[in-house]
Amino acid sequence: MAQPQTPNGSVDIPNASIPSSVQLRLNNMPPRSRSYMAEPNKIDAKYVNPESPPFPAFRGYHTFSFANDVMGRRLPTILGKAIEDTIITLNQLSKEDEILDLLACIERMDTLMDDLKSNKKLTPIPDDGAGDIAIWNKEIAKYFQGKDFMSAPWIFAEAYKYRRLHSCFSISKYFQDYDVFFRQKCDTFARSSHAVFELSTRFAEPSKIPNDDAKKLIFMELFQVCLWGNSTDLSLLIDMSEEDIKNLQSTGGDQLAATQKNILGNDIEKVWNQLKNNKNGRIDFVLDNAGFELFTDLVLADFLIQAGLADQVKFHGKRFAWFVSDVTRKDWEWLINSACYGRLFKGTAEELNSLRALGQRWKRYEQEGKIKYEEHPFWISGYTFFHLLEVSPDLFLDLHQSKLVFFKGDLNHRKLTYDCRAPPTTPFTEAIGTLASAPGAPPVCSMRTIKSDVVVGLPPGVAEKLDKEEKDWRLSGRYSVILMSDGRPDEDVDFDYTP
Ligand SMILES: O=P(O)(O)OC[C@H]1O[C@](O)(CO)[C@@H](O)[C@@H]1O
Repeated sequence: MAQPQTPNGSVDIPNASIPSSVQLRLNNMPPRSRSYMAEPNKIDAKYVNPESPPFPAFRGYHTFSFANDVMGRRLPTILGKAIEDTIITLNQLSKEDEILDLLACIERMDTLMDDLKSNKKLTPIPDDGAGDIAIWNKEIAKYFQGKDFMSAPWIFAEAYKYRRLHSCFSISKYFQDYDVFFRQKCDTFARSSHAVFELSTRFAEPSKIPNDDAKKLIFMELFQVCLWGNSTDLSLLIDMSEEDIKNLQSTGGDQLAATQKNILGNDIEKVWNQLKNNKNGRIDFVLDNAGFELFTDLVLADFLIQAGLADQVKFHGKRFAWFVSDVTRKDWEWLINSACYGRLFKGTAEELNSLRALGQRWKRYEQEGKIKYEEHPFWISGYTFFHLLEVSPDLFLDLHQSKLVFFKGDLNHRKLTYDCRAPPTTPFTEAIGTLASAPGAPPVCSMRTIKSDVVVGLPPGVAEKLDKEEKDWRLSGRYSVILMSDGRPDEDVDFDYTP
């Protein structure tokens, strides 16, 4: 039946009552998608910059992301512990000018704590004469004016906090190189004796490898030990018992077989082929954590040298305390020297001798130039690796000499992939942008236990399934990826390249 019409043509329904909310019954529709996050649109490469990544950035104010927990809760906790550590040192000082100098550092940390907790705007880093200041302050001026800790992209805001923390000391007189995390790093490594001896007793004697098949098998196991060595991360695992650490660092074959299924994207065969076909070149490690993870990196590097798969291994560390547990030169020297001379671990004579033999060999390798440790300022900048060629062409040119660059850990993975909401099936080579696409880009491999939101390089359906079944799978460190890009190593570096 036709409804009566009003003069303006709308339908007039006499006495119709308007419901307070509209209830839809959609019984026959497809079920609601429970995907972790809606797939965002890709941003045109010409508009990509640190404030605008290829896909939308994670930001501190995003309550759906880990960024919110880190910026709002974890960073103030980490800073609080850093202040406690400095007070322990203060209480052991006797000279008045040193006490006053360190008190001023603590006051600057208190100011940083207030800035962080009250979500202040990001201000320029005070000039302490270090080589990275210009990189930081140019980036802040260009992209982050008016941004605060919560509204800037998480990857930048978090790195900025660690640079500000360093500044609390770098402008002091006596404590310029003070590392507020050094005690924690040493304590955790001191509780890693079980896994350390598991490896040292196997690798102390130069390995006699019967054939290429055996070489491959050893590589496969050692590589996974090195991958999972990344689980011991101080910024996340604050209250671990010795037993927890032992489980995390398990180096046994059964444990490795069980965890293999947790490597969600796995290019390990590709990595092996790259290594075996490129005998005797240089291999690079962009390091992540000090202590046990660094120990596994050194054991792997040692094996590559002994197996004739590399004639030099270059390690890239950080110039100052970074994301709690990252390797600095002091951590590097401390680990090798404590292997040689230290009384850090209790063990049998055989265990202690095996560790000493390893440490002494690593020292010899350093003297012979077979292993090298470097700290480029780019690694402690706020830039992601998408900008490596543009910001630090000298470093790009250096990495171009490498047969394969391993990037260890979660933070390096975030910096490789621009820490943005890329769909989980995005190919790794696409996600890392210019580090794969620029002429001269070296082969690159990311070895990461997954400890934050960004995930790429997964087969279709895997992320969706885990989103449904294990809510915390992106943060737990139970899953990992080994992802490789071939790069364009045979071409000359083009310093004017834009994507
Ligand atoms: O030591 P990794 O593997 O780089 O992990 C660092 C962790 O700390 C974080 O920065 C969180 O504070 C995340 O990036 C990551 O989960």
